[in-house]
Amino acid sequence: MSAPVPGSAAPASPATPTSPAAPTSPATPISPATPTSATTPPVRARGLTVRMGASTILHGVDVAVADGEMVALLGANGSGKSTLVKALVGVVPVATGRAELFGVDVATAPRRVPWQRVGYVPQRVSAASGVPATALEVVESGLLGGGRLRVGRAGRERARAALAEVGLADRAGESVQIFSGGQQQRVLIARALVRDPDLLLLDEPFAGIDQASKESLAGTLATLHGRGTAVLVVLHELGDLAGLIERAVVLRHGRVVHDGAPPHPARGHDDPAHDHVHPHADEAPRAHEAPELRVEL
Ligand SMILES: Nc1ncnc2c1ncn2[C@@H]1O[C@H](COP(=O)(O)OP(=O)(O)OP(=O)(O)O)[C@@H](O)[C@H]1O
Repeated sequence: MSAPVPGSAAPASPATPTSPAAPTSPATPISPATPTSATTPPVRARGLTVRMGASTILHGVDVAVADGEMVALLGANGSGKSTLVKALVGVVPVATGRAELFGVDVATAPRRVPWQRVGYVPQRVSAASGVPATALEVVESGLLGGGRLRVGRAGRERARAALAEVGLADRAGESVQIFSGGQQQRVLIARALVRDPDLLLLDEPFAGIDQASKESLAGTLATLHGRGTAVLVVLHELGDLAGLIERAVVLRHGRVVHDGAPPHPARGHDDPAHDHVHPHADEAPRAHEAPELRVEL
């Protein structure tokens, strides 16, 4: 598997087909999303099956995210959320079915995928990772790849503007080593935003971050949503995004068990302190409960 990983934490390799869009005004790094054909949604998985060794992790998953939609991907620990996102960006192999971004099969035609339109923030990675770099340098790395080894002045201004989008304009020159987990997450999101993406894939962006960073991120996502960016965000609970999420896809044991209006969480699962790592009974719904109340997040 040699598919490039868009907007990932590690600087994009030279093989990454990143061709950043022409610089916009430094003050407005995120332009309105480029329209996509009505028949080619930014994200579409069709009959997607992923296997790891002897285990089948995803079982024929069908899911799509349309232009400008903000969709939550929910499910208990181990239900396959991260695996689905990784399959969509080509970092885990597809056994059967298709994972498409902007209508291009990621597995069979990774170099035809318009990666410059995609921002990806993986789960729980550090922006520092032991590498000494400033926040600005980490964000600038989101513009590298596709033979581009330096960002130039316009790229630097875009990176500064992306940091401003996540409320870290005044921290651009500081080492990310000293940032809190939430601030590092914001730097990585700025790294995805600097590509001016039409699609953002976020894997648990709120995990382990402070409330101020959560509110900042929610504000950033609201702005992007207002500009027409499609967003697929892995969450454990809707939390600060509850007012923004239009549709939720819920996975259980690698299968889609709900695709529609955001469900109400099972009792206790919307508590930020809830430990999601516990067995989930698969008993039939009780008669007095609406189906959506049975969904474990
Ligand atoms: N590289 C791997 N090799 C083997 N099994 C894996 C691998 N990666 C993930 N899995 C398994 O696949 C299942 C789904 O994992 P995944 O990380 O996609 O779940 P998730 O819903 O994102 O969970 P969480 O909310 O804890 O992040 C789990 O049982 C996990 O142990």
